[in-house]
Amino acid sequence: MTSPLHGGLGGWEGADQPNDTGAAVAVEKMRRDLMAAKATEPSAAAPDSAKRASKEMPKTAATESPPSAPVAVNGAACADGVSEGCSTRAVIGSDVRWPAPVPSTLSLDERFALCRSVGAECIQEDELRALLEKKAHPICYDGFEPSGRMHIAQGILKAINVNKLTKCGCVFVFWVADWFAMLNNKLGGDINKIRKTGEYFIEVWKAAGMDMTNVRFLWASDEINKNSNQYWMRVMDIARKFNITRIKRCGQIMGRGEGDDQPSAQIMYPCMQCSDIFELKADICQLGLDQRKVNMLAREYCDELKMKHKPIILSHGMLPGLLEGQEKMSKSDPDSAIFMEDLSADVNRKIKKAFCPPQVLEGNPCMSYIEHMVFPMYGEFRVDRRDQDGGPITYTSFAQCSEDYLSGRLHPGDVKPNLSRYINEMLEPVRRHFQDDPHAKKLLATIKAYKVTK
Ligand SMILES: N[C@@H](Cc1ccc(O)cc1)C(=O)O
Repeated sequence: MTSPLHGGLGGWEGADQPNDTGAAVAVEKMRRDLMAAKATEPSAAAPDSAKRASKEMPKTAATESPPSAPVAVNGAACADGVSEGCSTRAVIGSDVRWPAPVPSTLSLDERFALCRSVGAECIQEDELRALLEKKAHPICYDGFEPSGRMHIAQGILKAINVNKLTKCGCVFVFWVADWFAMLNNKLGGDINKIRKTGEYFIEVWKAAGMDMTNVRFLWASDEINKNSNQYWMRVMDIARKFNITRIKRCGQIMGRGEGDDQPSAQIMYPCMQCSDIFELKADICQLGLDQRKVNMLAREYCDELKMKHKPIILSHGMLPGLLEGQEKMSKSDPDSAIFMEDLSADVNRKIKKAFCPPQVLEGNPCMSYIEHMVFPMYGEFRVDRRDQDGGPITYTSFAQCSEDYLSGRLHPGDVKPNLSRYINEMLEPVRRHFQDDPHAKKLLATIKAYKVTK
């Protein structure tokens, strides 16, 4: 168990080690499949909110009548609404809205190693192995507040991780956290703008090269409204079981500091996010390290209730922002992040300006992107450079590449244009989608006009 939240490059201990383990073979095969995979239309039905959002929007989501989706049967037998095994909700993996999940072709060891490689931290590894042994289709989830544009940590890095997990047979739920964005006052708390942005997020993910077979998109407001009794029972129960200090300690999950002056939403939000985990029956919380406090809360809650199976926490590291000292990408500073539909001129300019101290890996965003995006996707980093600068070279492992960087044989001037080339290649399908598809194009124009609030 491990890494500090911002452990620099060394903190990502679950990251791919392409050359040594059985997992390397699986990672490599996954990478090739990923490259070959054409982003197909998702099998999921269009989310109710998305459909509604294109029509006229009701004043508040809470006043909408629950949609009559063919989901779970209500389990009236559960008096407190919170006991383990009491299910009033859809079992996402076998929800009738989607075709059955596709099983993995990998062995248990390969599945474990590939899943594990997603996390900079895993709580706990033995539970992960036992889960994979028991379940062909564990449910993983990550939640996103739709606000602003999507950066490459939410787009590319997420796609890499999702492809690994679905390759292991997992079902991955993208939780479009519209109500959470509203609670967190994003986009001025305007639910209509938030939903539009949610539609744009889904549009980006669909174009980002993800294998959609075991992927599901769910809107928080829709699912909560469908199972509102059980959901709010759980929220209240969580609120009863933890004191204010403990809940406030989760402030980071909203991107807020503990000392910040906060509306009371800072108490509601973590209780709700914790409830989501149970609502979704998530076996694996696959969110960023910045979300670990609430995931830990969910495990503590399981202890309180003496639940046998706790959600496993598989946290990915945070992709740093482009400028010095930025531990993660921020949307309010457009120069700290590369956005999914940035033009190549934007990418080149941002990378050119990026922090990239020679011979230093710690806190170096360029080297971090090479490690966490280029190697997992391409299995190599090809440096095209003039003969007088050392001539072209192709690294086939990050270890090799970082060694040369530390020694000064690989210079920031070599790293930057080549990194830009890779990122541009990764973004090209998304860029094209937003240029060529009229619906996507309009959506992007709409959300670009919104004023992003922090
Ligand atoms: N807190 C997450 C969003 C989120 C909301 C609800 C969840 O269940 C999960 C994640 C963020 O800040 O991005």
